[in-house]
Amino acid sequence: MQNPTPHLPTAEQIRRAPKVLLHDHLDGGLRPGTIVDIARATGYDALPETDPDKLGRWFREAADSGSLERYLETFTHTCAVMQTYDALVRVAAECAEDLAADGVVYAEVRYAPEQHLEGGLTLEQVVEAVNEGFREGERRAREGDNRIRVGALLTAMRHAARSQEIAELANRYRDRGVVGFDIAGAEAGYPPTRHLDAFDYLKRENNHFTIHAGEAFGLPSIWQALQWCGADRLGHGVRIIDDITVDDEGVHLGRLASYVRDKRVPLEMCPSSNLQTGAATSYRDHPIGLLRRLHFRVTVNTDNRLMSGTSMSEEFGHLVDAFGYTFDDMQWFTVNAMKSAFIPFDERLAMINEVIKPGYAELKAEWLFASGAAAPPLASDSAAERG
Ligand SMILES: O=c1[nH]cnc2c1ncn2[C@@H]1O[C@H](CO)[C@@H](O)[C@H]1O
Ligand SMILES: [Zn+2]
Repeated sequence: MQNPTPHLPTAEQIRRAPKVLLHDHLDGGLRPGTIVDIARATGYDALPETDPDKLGRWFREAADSGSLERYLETFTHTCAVMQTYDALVRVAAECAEDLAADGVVYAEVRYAPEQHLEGGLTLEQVVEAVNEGFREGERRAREGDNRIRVGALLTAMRHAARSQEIAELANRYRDRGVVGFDIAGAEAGYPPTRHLDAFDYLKRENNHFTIHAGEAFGLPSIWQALQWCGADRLGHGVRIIDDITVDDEGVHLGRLASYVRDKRVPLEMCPSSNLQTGAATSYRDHPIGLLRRLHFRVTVNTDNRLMSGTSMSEEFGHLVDAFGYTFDDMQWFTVNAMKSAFIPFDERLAMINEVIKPGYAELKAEWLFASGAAAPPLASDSAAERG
């Protein structure tokens, strides 16, 4: 008997599938109810809404502006409630818990320590609070029968001038909860080469970093991030599509796109976020479809769960709808992400072989045990004809 065409994963199966997340902002993923609670407790009175449901909607709508600069304005409110040790522990713990409940087994979550100093914390206290929160969230997840490991990425803001200091901080907390470094914030006008000293320093320390590039600005930003700064991964990188032409003669990759594919540079793609900032026009037209077909090292990510009202399962759901992705596609994206993580090779390999592959194997076999009406529809001809 032939193998039946693999059926499309259901929303519930997508949630249960093991997922790996490389690009998620801590200050872009708070629970609306937590923002309201902390604002009340700390006397922050500038929230646009105080009802959690309305506040969640406000974030999604305000971030849906078509411009990265306006999208980033919404972070004023989340950062405002992340200025005390306890608030950071709580937000980080809930982040790990929420990701685990969504079936994420490994996550690298980033934040900019320099944005959490207004209440008098030191950079070190900020890192320690977030680490404590992640460990607490991992523990709560285990109690709830979920498994997750979370590593932190320290972000420096590209318009500011603290990248060297933050790079040193990332290096100091290496092997103690922090797995790498990043730069974020408005891209146009703030090229990654402004922070060359920080990147050179991290390379000399044999440390890892990713750079937000090719989101609101195009190929020059990606080129600088890779060839001047030496980024291990690209945050977004969607604009690499500008170096690819598809016509009657086939697909042609320019030098930069070829380099990205040949060198297996991981692309941290965030479809919903791109629709909100105007970096892409629809899920169907999102470059991830073509880049996956061309076998770039593509990964799927959330960016900001609060601002996009999304989760890893939601992102995969959109891609299944738009491109008909199967469990095999989901596994491919997930293995890509795990291969590209900043933790040691042996740990990545164990995650792939002992957690990710067995998880997908089990999901792929579920149709075998589904009874009668519950059986997944075969995509083409009837089962009888397959004999
Ligand atoms: O998609 C993005 N592009 C660039 N910067 C971003 C994006 N999402 C969030 N941040 C910025 O990163 C900071 C640290 O987490 C956030 O405060 C926000 O300003
Ligand atoms: Zn981002």
